[in-house]
Amino acid sequence: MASNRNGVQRGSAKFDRPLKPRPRPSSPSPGSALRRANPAARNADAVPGRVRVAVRLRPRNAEEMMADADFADCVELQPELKRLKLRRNNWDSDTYEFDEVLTEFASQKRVYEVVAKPVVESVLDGYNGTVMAYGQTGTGKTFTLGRLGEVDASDRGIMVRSMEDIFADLSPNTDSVTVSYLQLYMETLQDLLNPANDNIPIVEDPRSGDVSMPGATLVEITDQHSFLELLRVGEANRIAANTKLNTESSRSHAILMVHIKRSVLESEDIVSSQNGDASHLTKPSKPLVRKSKLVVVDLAGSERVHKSGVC
Ligand SMILES: Nc1ncnc2c1ncn2[C@@H]1O[C@H](COP(=O)(O)OP(=O)(O)OP(=O)(O)O)[C@@H](O)[C@H]1O
Repeated sequence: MASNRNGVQRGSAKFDRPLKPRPRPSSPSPGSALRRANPAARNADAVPGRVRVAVRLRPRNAEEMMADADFADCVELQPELKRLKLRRNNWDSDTYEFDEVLTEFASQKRVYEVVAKPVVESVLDGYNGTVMAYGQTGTGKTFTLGRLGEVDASDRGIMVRSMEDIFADLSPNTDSVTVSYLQLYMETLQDLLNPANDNIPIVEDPRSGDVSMPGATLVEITDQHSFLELLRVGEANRIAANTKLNTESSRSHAILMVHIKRSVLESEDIVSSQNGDASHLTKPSKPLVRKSKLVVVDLAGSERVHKSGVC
C-alpha cells in the first residue's frame, strides 16, 4: 500500500511539502539482505517522505485455516523495526523495510490512521494526495480501501473513513466535494457511475501538466449517505462491467477521485502613500477558491498485470 501527498501536481513546486525525514535504517544482520520497499525514499535526502509505503498482512482465511497453512513459514513481520522478512528457506531470508508494517491484528481504523489520514489531512490543506493498494488477488486491497462497513461499522475502509474526515472538516456553505469513480481496464477508462461511458480520454495539459478526463461523471456529494450510495452504484457497475467483459475485478484498476474546493480567505497587507508618508492600511480579506484532490486507487491484482495488459 502506498500513499503520496503530492503526486498529482507534477512540476508544481508549491505543492511540495515533504514529511519529516525518518532515521536511516540500521545495518542488516549478517546473512540477510535489507531492501527498501520504497524506492523513492532511497534518495531520502532529496525528497524525504513524498511517497510512503506500508505493508499489511491479512489474517488467514477459512481455506488457509483448514489447510493449516502457516504464514510464519515464509513471512515474518517486525512491526517495531518496520521490517518484513521473507524466508527463502531455513537459513536464508530477504528483509524489506517499510514506512509502516501492519500485522494481521491491525484494525481498519489503525490502517486508516497510519496510511491514509495524513494524506487526507494534506488534501484538506490544499495539497493533492494519492493512496494506492497493490498486491496479489485476495490479499485484501478492496477490503482495506473499499469496505462500506454496513454490517459492522469497524470494517469501514479507507474510502469511507476518508470521506468522513473530509465532511467533518469542510464547511457546507462555502466548500464543495465532487466525486468521480472510474475503472481502467486494458488501457480503456470506464465510468463506474455511468457504464455507457466506456471510452473516456485521458488528457494532459501540456502547460500545467494537469491531467483531466473529459466526459467522466462528476457527482457533487453533500453528505456521507450519498457518498455510500455512490460507492454502492460504482461497485455494482464494476461487477456488471466485468461480467459483460468476462473479466474479474482483480484485472482492472478502480480509481476514486475526490475533488475538493474550499473557500479560503487570504489577508493582504496594503501600504498606502499619502503626502509622501507610507502607512499600513487595515488588511481586508479576499476570498479565494482552493482546489485539491484525493485519489484512491484499488490496483489490479499484481499477478494479473502482465497477463491482462493492464499497466
Ligand atoms: N484484514 C482482513 N481481515 C479480514 N478479512 C480480510 C482482510 N483482508 C482481506 N480479507 C478477506 O480476504 C478476501 C480477499 O480480500 P479482497 O477481496 O479485499 O482482496 P483483493 O486484494 O482486493 O483481491 P482482488 O485483487 O481479487 O480484487 C475477502 O473475503 C476479504 O473479506
